Amino acid sequence: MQTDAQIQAHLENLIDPNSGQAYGAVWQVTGDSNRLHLSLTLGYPAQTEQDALIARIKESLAEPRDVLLDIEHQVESQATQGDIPGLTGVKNIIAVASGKGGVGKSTTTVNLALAMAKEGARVGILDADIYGPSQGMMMGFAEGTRPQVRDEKIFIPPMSHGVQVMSMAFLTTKDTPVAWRGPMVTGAMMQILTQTDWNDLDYLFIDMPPGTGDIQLTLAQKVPVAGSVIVTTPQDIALLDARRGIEMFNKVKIPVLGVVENMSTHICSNCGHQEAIFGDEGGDSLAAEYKVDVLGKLPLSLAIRQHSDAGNPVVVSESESEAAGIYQSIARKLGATLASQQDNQFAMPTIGMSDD
Ligand SMILES: Nc1ncnc2c1ncn2[C@@H]1O[C@H](COP(=O)(O)OP(=O)(O)OP(=O)(O)O)[C@@H](O)[C@H]1O
Repeated sequence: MQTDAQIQAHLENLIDPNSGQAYGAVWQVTGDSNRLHLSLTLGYPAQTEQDALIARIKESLAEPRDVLLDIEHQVESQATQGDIPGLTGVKNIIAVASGKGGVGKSTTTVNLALAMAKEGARVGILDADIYGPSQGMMMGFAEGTRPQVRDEKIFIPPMSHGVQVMSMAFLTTKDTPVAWRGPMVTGAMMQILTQTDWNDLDYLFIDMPPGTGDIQLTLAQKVPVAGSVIVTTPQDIALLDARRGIEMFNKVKIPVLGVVENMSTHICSNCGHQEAIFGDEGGDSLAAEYKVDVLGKLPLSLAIRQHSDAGNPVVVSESESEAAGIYQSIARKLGATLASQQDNQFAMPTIGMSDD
């Protein structure tokens, strides 16, 4: 029978599918002849991977053993651009951006945040999409929801599905004129960000305003961001804008943790046939060009749209669905990529010339 030390060595060499690297010395092995008790401490949360990992371990052992597995995580705070001081109560801020409006950035932010919470992390969302704040609706808050206020200046973020949320929509009404000019937007956002009592978050997702203009650039310079995610659809026009997004983050030295390709394929609701209407290479070639990963690809799916519009995103309402599984996988990869940022590599194009 394999000794605990042999099993330990074997497990250290297993490849973590989320980082693509060997797990290394993160295992503790105890057990008797019938049952192995393993515990694994990762730098990112991965609760939903437990069953798959147990099956993989059992299959890879020399002799059949029963396996008990505890997956723990310890999320560390990563460096931010230009050493901007971090935010109290928040370990890591992740900016979710798109070069262009309407590609599904808000839908992706909500589902990713919920997926990260399901993996076991403490998560918040800040809706900075000032021109169309939609997080309140997507997270199922009743219209007219307002945060509680402490000491006349600190917001207590309302919670939904276990996630702390702040949105401009909580502070304005449908009738509030939104004639925001750049400095007002960034001023208001910085105020909401810093005057909210975020409670012990591993990750705060910021749903950035779409585009790569002055507002986005100022936010990217002022907010202490640990990493960013670019959401794009596979059409050339969206990819062109996504490139600008990556270049904006490069300019301010925020690592791009990966690209999410949304509305990648269309699945026929009658026959289930899957078709890449806009081609299936777009996100991959963008990622290759800038040496970033495609974290995952979401199909154009009625369920994704209907559930977010109804305030019950697919990750929580259909948690066993294929779409929810893709979001979970993206969340784990994102966490793993962020945790490995110590040896920071900025996303630089390997070919081509920038047009500005
Ligand atoms: N994978 C998907 N399948 C089907 N519908 C989707 C998908 N992703 C997003 N949608 C729908 O597309 C619309 C636009 O999505 P969303 O509001 O998330 O985009 P956005 O990029 O945040 O837009 P904006 O930047 O203009 O606020 C919504 O109605 C949303 O439900």
